Order: sequence, then structure tokens, then C-alpha cells
Amino acid sequence: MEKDFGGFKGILIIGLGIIGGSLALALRKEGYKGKIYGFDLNKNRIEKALELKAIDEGYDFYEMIPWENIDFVVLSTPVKTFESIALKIKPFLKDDTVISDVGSVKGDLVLRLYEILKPHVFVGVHPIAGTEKEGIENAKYDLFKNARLILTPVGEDREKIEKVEKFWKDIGSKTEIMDPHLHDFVFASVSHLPHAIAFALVDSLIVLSKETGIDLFKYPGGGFKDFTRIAASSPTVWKDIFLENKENVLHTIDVFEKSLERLKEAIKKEDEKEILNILSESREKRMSLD
Ligand SMILES: NC(=O)C1=CN([C@@H]2O[C@H](COP(=O)(O)OP(=O)(O)OC[C@H]3O[C@@H](n4cnc5c(N)ncnc54)[C@H](O)[C@@H]3O)[C@@H](O)[C@H]2O)C=CC1
Ligand SMILES: O=C(O)C(=O)Cc1ccc(O)cc1
Repeated sequence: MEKDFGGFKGILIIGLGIIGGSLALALRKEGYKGKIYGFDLNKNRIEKALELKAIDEGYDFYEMIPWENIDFVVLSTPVKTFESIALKIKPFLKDDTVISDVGSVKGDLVLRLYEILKPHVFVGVHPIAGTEKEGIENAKYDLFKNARLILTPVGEDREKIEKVEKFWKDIGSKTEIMDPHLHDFVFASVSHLPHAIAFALVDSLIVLSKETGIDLFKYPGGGFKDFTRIAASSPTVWKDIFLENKENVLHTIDVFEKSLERLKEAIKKEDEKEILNILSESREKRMSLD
């Protein structure tokens, strides 16, 4: 099928971070012919986006944006900013403008955004691609190529949902539709819990270093570095993800605590069989991923 990026002619990316910036670079690379507008509260990000030719025009005041040219808006800021941004931009939107996002949490948030923005159509999107880096200065044009991308539409606006899906397919993503609440349980388990554990693991070494007066961070092994790369992720982005997906994140932390407790007990009792059971089962599952 011919590439038309969903037929959108003017795209506004709100938040020129690693994800918003990578989206702009990907559109250029994949041959998008329309205009790309960027918005960010941080002027340096706008300057960098212009320097990289990722955007045609950049703004830090909503009033200044040529809204008549914009038929697709992508929210690409931390998830807890989405609702206030939706309220701010709503008065400026053209009737047929579609609003979407790239946020890591969906659930009730996408239902609230749908309500705030109607009669405009909001379509929730989560690209399963990223790194621990932040800002457009770390953007990659091929971040979304062949990457999984989840759409969590609500409402019956098939035509607009399909336009958003086509937009991302033309960038090279592998799209999939999922219920927004199922999405939040799945990604609490495979993404939010691992990030929480990585942040907490580094914290526990800070505590141990203070307790002992030994700078444990002078001796990081490959395992520690592999395990904690994601603890270098943006505190602002992750604070919002943990809070916006609070119930699922708390549940997955409870389950993790039980798994850790089981291992702890087996070590305490020197129960070799139980230790081997736990490690073998985990190892087998992890090896089946590669
Ligand atoms: N970093 C990652 O690997 C992934 C992140 N996401 C989601 O993408 C979204 C953006 O995250 P990143 O690009 O990583 O963050 P980032 O920190 O790299 O960029 C966020 C940008 O938004 C701007 N910003 C913050 N509040 C704003 C506001 N109220 N109005 C306008 N601009 C504002 C910041 O100045 C910054 O330039 C988040 O919702 C996150 O959950 C989704 C997939 C992967
Ligand atoms: O850095 C990594 O490996 C990530 O896991 C990036 C990431 C962060 C947030 C998402 O919602 C999706 C992907």
C-alpha cells in the first residue's frame, strides 16, 4: 500500500524529547512530505529540533501555532501532563484534527482524554521502543522501525483509528490493538516493574555504601550494569508512569516481593532443592526469550 502517513498534512508534536524527537526524525527519514511543527516548554529542545531539521517550526506558546495547518497532534510529554495539555489545546483544534499520544500508560487516562477532547477524536498509542536517555539530542530516526506499537482506541471512529494506525505502519512499526486496561497490566509487569526494581536496586547499593563507608559503585560488574541500565531513565517520566499506573504497579511489586521472599527463605534454610527449582525455572524462561 502507498505510504501516506494516514493522510495527515500537518503534524504537531508536543514534547521534543527522545520519543517526540525520534518521531520527527523518523517521519523525515521515511519520506513524510507534510509539515512538522514542534512544541516544548524548554526552548533548548526547540532549538535542537530546528538544528537537526527534525521540525519545520517550533513554538513555546500555543497561541502562536498555525492551528489551521494542523490535522494531527501527538502528545509526547510525561503522562501526567496530558490532561492539562488537552484542555489547553482543545479551543485551538480544527474540527477534524485527530489527537494521539506516545505515553507509556493507557487505562483510565485514555478514557479521560477521549472525554476531554470530544468531539475531536483521541487515539491512544504506545510505541514499545525507547532507551534510558532523554531529550531530542538522543533521538534516533530508526527507533520505531520494526518495533511493536500498541493502539488502545476507545469509541467507534474506525476511519480515524485506521488513519493513526497507517501513520505508524508507514514509519515501520508493527501495530497491534489492545484494550487500554489490559495494556496497563501487561506493561506494569514487563516494563514498569523492571524499572521500579532497577531504581530500587541502585538505591539499595547507595544505602549499603553509606552503611559500610565502601563506595560499592567503584566495583560494578557487567551483570550490575546490564541489570541497572534503565535506572538511568528520566525521573520525571518514570514518576508519572508509576503514579498513573499506580494500582497495577503496586500489584506487580507485591508479587515481586513474594518471589524475592521465597528465594530469601530458601537461602536462609539452605534448601538447595528449592533454590535450584527457582533458579532453573527462571533460567529456562529467560533463555526461551532469545
Ligand atoms: N523514553 C522512552 O523510552 C519511552 C517513553 N515513552 C513515553 O513518551 C513520552 C515522552 O517521554 P520521553 O520522550 O522519554 O521524555 P523526554 O524527557 O525525553 O522528553 C519530554 C519532553 O517534554 C517536554 N515537556 C515536559 N512537560 C511539558 C509540558 N507540560 N508541555 C510541553 N512540553 C513539556 C520536556 O521539556 C521534554 O523536552 C512519555 O509519556 C513516556 O511515557 C514511550 C515509550 C518509550
Ligand atoms: O530503555 C529501555 O529498554 C526501555 O524499556 C524503554 C522504554 C521505556 C518506556 C516505555 O514505555 C517503553 C520502552
